[in-house]
Amino acid sequence: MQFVDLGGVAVHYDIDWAGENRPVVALVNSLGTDSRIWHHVIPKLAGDYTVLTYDKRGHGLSDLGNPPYSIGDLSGELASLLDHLGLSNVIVCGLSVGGLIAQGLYASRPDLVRALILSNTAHKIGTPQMWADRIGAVEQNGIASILEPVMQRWFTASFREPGNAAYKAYCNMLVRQPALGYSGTCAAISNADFTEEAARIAVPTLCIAGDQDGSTPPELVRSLADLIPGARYEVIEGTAHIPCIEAPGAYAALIRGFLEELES
Ligand SMILES: O=C(O)CCC(=O)CC(=O)O
Repeated sequence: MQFVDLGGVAVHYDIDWAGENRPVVALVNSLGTDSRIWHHVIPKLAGDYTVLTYDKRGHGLSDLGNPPYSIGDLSGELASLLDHLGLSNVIVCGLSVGGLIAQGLYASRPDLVRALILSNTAHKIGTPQMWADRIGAVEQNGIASILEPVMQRWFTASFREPGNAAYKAYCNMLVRQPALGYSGTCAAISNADFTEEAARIAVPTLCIAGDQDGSTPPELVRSLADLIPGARYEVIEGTAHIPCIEAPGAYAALIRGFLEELES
């Protein structure tokens, strides 16, 4: 567990070094989650790949910073973290808003990005009205008030069984995020549109969807892949919005296959 001050914002990160000259994979989180969602993916990559995880501002152990945020704030934070660690040519794997952050990083600092994995994300997610309603609900009644509908989008019905302790724990993860960090990130998503930039992506890109994803459904992820020259599109069956939790083996296997192609 490590910490760095990035422009006055304390950021928590972890890095598992694989050795010199090994590719570096940065895993970038979704809204309302912290870096623990990658817990079962990391050991499946570690050793062969250096793996970086972190809590974006307003989530996990990191500072709140100054919400509301923009995607520029969040991609700038990732750029500062990579600069701090002396990393470039990174394979950036972003989940949902993490995918918007990855697209923002590529648009602003392409020197840092060797390839993109855009998971359960899009060039544009939701509508301004949808995000305004969600921000209003969180401001008035807290994150717990939106727990049920969020969980229905995040996880398949079988994972949401009441006897599944992991499900209960991820409910805890969501409601324990700072409300201002959550709503501040909703504002960043609301204002993000990478439709034009997507056509200019010139690094190898893998787009991943979950067949039961209620937040960024497969057809939306497919439309992102269609915008990006040469992008590969894969669906993980039996998963929803957060396949790194529900199917870490299949998720890591897709990442590995993509990285092996990059290296060949
Ligand atoms: O997960 C994200 O980063 C944003 C997409 C979203 O709205 C997730 C959810 O349904 O709560």
